[in-house]
Amino acid sequence: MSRQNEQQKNTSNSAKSYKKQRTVAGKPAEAGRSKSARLVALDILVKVEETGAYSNLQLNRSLQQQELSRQDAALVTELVYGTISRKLTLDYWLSQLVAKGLAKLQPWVHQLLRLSLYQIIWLDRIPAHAAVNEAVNIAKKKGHQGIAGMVNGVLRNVLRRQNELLIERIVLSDEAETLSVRYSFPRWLVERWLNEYGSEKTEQLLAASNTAPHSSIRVNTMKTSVDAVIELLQAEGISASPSPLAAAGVIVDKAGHLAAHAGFAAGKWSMQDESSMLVAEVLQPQPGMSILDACAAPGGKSMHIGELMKGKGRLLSNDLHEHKRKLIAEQAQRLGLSHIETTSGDAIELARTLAPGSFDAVLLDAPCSGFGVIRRKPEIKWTKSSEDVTAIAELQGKLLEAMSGLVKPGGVLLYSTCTIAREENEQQIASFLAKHPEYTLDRNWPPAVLSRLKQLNIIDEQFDGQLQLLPDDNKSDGFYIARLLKR
Ligand SMILES: C[S@@+](CC[C@H](N)C(=O)[O-])C[C@H]1O[C@@H](n2cnc3c(N)ncnc32)[C@H](O)[C@@H]1O
Repeated sequence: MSRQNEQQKNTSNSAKSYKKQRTVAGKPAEAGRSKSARLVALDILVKVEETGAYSNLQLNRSLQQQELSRQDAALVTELVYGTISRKLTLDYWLSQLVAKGLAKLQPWVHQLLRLSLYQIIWLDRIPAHAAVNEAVNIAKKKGHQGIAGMVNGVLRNVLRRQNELLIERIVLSDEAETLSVRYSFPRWLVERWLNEYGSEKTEQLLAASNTAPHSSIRVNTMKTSVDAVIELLQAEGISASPSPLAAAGVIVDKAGHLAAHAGFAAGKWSMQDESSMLVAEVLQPQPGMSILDACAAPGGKSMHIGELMKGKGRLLSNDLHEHKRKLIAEQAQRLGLSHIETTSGDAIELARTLAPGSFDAVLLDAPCSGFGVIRRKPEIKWTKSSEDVTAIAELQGKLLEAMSGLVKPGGVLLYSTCTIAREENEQQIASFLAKHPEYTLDRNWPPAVLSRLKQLNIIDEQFDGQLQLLPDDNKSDGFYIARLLKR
């Protein structure tokens, strides 16, 4: 049994499943080929840490510039997300191994050590000695002999002490501190989840948030069908299967960049997580309806709503930022949805300019803390604070208030977020309902959606019209949806 397997054999939900799911290419990486992948990953990590750039944006930019093979691109992605995600645990161990302390390291040397340690501990398809040799070569190239010697010394020490570097061995002053360092999450967030979800669920949430997300696409049913897209992708050797959660969803594996595929350009599909696809399904748009999507960019849910409206009726897609409005318009054009009208501005201001009761349905896919998508954007852990949650919840409350008047009697106000913070979800809706007796939570979701959710054991008979998907529910994003009906 490998050292990694020994480390993880007692923790079904921890690094072992993380490592397994992060094995992207399915083949052992060849040391020569992956060398440039490590350098690219290192540059991205340094930029993300120094400039606060979003990892997914920086990653996309670098991958486009570097023209890496599909396998190398997958390895870079894995190294960047894994290293950012695990940095607290990595630093906990490195601080015991770097004699002069981490604060004195040059930023790139610190990132190189994190990256290499991450590979040794969590990527067993890369032989540990290859990870050390690569790190020493990079250190020689980017620095000097002294730095290369130090990197070599630290990582050789890691190899000698591998059996001690087990997350189960991390036991600190209290439960929150232990979980924080084991799963590499800020203490305040662990405390919040312990309060909201209890010990067992918190540990599951922490472990799930450290796993790689699976990829899915949403089929544009105006142009093609789920079966046809699955057939098309399978013919190209891509593993594709229907989503168990969303009607238009297809789960893909080892697919490369499907937004660069001709089928994407032709408007046959869009990139979207399955949880997000539920929103439009639950909204139940019909051709000819009048619908407002108040916070619409980059436009995923607007496009899905537009597809379900079959391009007929009025769909007003608004976002705060003008540059984001253009993203929405581009997607509408690609998908052939000419009925989508785009605007930009604060939705609260927009509401003042629109006639009260003028929409059959309003979607408020609100800005949020994003704790449901940490595995896609791991730096969320490090950039958000408890105060941010309070501030964003306040904004959500104001947005809900502004949207409430725009819905016709008998119409629907659908509120959603990609977070699992109760303050932004159940508590937000409870306080809205307390102020708005004209609204009720609507349990009458489309039967097909309810039956899928029941089959996946996500809801039971207690379902009350609001859904909190957790990141460990279906390996999809953590997401909240409430369907509110106006009397
Ligand atoms: C969760 S994202 C929306 C994602 C989008 N619905 C989709 O499916 O692609 C929230 C969006 O709200 C926008 N936003 C933030 N504050 C806003 C405001 N006051 N008015 C309108 N949009 C706002 C942000 O620019 C961001 O694009």
